[in-house]
Amino acid sequence: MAIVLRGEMKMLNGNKRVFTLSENETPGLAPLSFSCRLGECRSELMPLLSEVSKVVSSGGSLSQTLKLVLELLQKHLQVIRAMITLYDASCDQIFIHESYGLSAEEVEKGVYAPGEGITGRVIETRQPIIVPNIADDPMFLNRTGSWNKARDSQLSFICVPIIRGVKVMGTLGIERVYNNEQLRYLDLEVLRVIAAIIAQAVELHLLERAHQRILRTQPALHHSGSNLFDTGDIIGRSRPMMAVYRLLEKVSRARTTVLILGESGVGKERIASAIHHNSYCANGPFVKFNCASLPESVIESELFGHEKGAFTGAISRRAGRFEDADGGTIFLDEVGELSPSAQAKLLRVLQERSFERVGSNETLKVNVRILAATHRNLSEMVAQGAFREDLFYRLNVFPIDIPPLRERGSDILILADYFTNHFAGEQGVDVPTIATPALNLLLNYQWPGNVRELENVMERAVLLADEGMIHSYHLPINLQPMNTIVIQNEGLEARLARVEYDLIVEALTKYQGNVSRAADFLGMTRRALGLRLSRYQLNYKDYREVGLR
Ligand SMILES: Nc1ncnc2c1ncn2[C@@H]1O[C@H](COP(=O)(O)OP(=O)(O)OP(=O)(O)O)[C@@H](O)[C@H]1O
Repeated sequence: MAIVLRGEMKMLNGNKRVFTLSENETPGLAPLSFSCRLGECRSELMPLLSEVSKVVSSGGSLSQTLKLVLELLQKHLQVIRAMITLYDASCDQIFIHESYGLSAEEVEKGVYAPGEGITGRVIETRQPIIVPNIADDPMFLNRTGSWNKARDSQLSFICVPIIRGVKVMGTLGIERVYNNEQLRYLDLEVLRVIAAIIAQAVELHLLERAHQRILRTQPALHHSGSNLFDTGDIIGRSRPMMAVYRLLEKVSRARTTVLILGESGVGKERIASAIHHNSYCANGPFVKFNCASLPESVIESELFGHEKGAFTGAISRRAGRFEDADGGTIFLDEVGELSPSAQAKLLRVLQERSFERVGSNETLKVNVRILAATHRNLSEMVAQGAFREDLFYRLNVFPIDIPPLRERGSDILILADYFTNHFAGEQGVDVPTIATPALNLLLNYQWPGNVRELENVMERAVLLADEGMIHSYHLPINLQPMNTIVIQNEGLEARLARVEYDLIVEALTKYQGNVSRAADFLGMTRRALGLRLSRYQLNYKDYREVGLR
């Protein structure tokens, strides 16, 4: 049965307006159509929402923008206190970024971990929370110390997440006294709309801040943060890579065989080289051998050497890679490609550290550490009979999975900067800056070719960069969102159109869908830009609501 609630809404002119609402119109905490059903009240909220979106789209620093938004909340919703927190993934903490009604010391104290207190819970669950009376709520921590029992005993707290896609970036929260429950729900929805409006500005700010931080900390990136393992030239400090470094630290100084797993281009060879350089045999040789690079007939003689006359063309005795690696490390890349007979010989080396050269009965012993890598699923190959089970167990003593680039988050930016620096140095040009929309494309791409693909993309982008800037149109077409691929033919016209398209997308993104400002920026009339938008099937609204893609 629908329960009809009655409520009141304080109007801007100070009057109260009564409305009714059935309870089944406030399902859970996510009724985005709520205000639309509150016919009359909606019109009273429009000035607030339009002022907020004006403030957000007029540019300015994030702090200025958010401060104005909070002042608007005070003016229209009569909040006692309001705050916008941002989640900092690098230290897994939530900080108050801007506030209304809090002193500087109170703001300083407002630091939460995800899951902690109401704000932390909103970040963790990505769901809004209404606390009707904070005085009674055990979740309320009063971390800022701003709440005063005598003065604030009637205060409610409403906190909503600031979300972009699947990413939760912070929260927007208000404290005020409510005379009825419906107003609280209405304010919750207003806050959700405002959080959606400010989300894009917050995302841009976080992206730029992350990028600045990366640039500042670049020299420190070469270390894992541990004294025991020097990551050398492995770039990246994302959480999954830090977990890899911890494993490497454990295994590097042992003699254990390590099996390095991961998709093509994730950096398995770099990892192998870092293991060697951190091992006790770092002064010995590091011999790389790609098991997929040679025909099966010569693999055995390459690995184990051969005697003179062992086969046609064996004009002299030759040491194999295992002998070359004596006293050091041998890295067997693509080990899943070895033939059955090479697998049998390798098994023996692993068991006894001994083998014979092709065409010889003399048994040779070597002191070699074995590292192997593959992008194949070896246990599946064992199940299909394509790889020896006993060899698999010998190799799989200490497997390390290298995560694909798409799971390494901020490493994409770190590596992009690293390669930009590297190739600018190689090409003898000034290091170009990567424009924010281009950074966004890099972050949103899936990177099937992993770090190798990113390396190639950045080499090309450094070559193409204009006036010290890498723009999104300097990145390959496959990095652009699907709907941008409108050009079939790559003639001059098509290429010019692609550049034009990218410039328009960039301007719309920069000015959050404001066509007049984007047109100004591009030096064209609003009408001319409107025609281009229809030609490329672009909708400026997408850049208002969604912003960067
Ligand atoms: N963390 C990293 N920092 C800097 N460069 C990297 C990193 N990881 C990979 N690279 C670069 O990316 C390219 C591919 O790396 P690498 O050859 O080590 O990958 P892989 O996993 O062994 O690939 P495959 O399976 O195809 O052999 C190389 O040019 C390497 O220098």
